[in-house]
Amino acid sequence: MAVYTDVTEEELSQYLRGYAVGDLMSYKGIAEGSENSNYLLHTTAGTYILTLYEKRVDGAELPFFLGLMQHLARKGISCPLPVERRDGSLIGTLAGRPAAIITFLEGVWMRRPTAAHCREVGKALAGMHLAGADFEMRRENRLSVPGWRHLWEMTRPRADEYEAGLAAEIDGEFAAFAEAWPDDLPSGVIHADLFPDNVFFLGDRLSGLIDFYFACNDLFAYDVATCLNAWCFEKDNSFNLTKGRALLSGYQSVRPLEPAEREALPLLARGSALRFMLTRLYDWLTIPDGALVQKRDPSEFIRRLRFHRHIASATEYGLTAL
Ligand SMILES: Nc1ncnc2c1ncn2[C@@H]1O[C@H](COP(=O)(O)OP(=O)(O)OP(=O)(O)O)[C@@H](O)[C@H]1O
Ligand SMILES: N[C@@H](CCO)C(=O)O
Repeated sequence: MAVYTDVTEEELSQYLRGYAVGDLMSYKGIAEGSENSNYLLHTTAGTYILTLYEKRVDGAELPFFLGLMQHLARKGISCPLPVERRDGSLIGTLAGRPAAIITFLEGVWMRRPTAAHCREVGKALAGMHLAGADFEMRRENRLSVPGWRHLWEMTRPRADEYEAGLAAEIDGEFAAFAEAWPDDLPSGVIHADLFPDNVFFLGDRLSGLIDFYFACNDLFAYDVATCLNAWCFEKDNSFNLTKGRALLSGYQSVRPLEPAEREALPLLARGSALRFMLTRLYDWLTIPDGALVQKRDPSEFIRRLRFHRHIASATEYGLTAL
């Protein structure tokens, strides 16, 4: 459930006067998502998404996220276009929260993605990497190695409550990353959270990417690694080589990976698995049962981490020579 802040019709109608989006016809809260409050709006001008940013999003970072969506949409990437207010700004205040309106994208996310969907995601990810090249703002990835360490300091004392031996195992991961994590691979703006629930399809055709609230500047190949983790494992946590091959060949049909990126992929995939394991574990240990925030299962990513530890070459993910 993701409507943390209630908005009255009167407040909303008043707020919409700041935009050229016509008059309010109806609105309703959207249950999906976990970070912010989202509403579907119907106005006399069309359909929109209204987002009220909750406390897990730093208001100072909104110009980066909304500016990026505007930049990408203008470059032809299928993603929501933030609607400008009458004064030209993208961010307002509603019910005491920073708020924005973005265009509505048609489509549904795939609960059971196929290899064809994976190929489309690979292509779209590479397209986004290229389109972000001339975006002028920067945002550091706060969920890279130092951010993981910080999360780990907070979760380590209770990690063995989740699974016996986990604290020692993850200590070992950090020891491995300290030496080996690359910082000299091609980089730019990455999505950093391109999971199936953030990609819409109409049939097999990708209709849009959403949720840019983890976007940042980091290694392109790290974003590819995150997509392998998010799209190419089955419910039983086995890796699907056909999906991996499809995702990687889709990506490379738009932006070929350099030799050093290919070589780093197993380590990057292991790091990405650790990142999602840590945020999930943190939520698991800190969010009380029955709270509105949805808790996701950390164990899926502990298993992915173990899988990647034994990968010697990216060919095992289905990467082929061009
Ligand atoms: N532009 C859009 N067009 C259509 N639907 C959208 C759009 N943006 C968001 N939604 C809907 O709102 C839901 C939540 O959006 P989003 O994923 O951005 O929220 P969130 O709170 O940041 O969640 P999380 O980060 O946990 O995924 C989506 O699953 C989708 O149903
Ligand atoms: N995609 C993340 C949630 C944050 O958007 C996860 O699956 O853990």
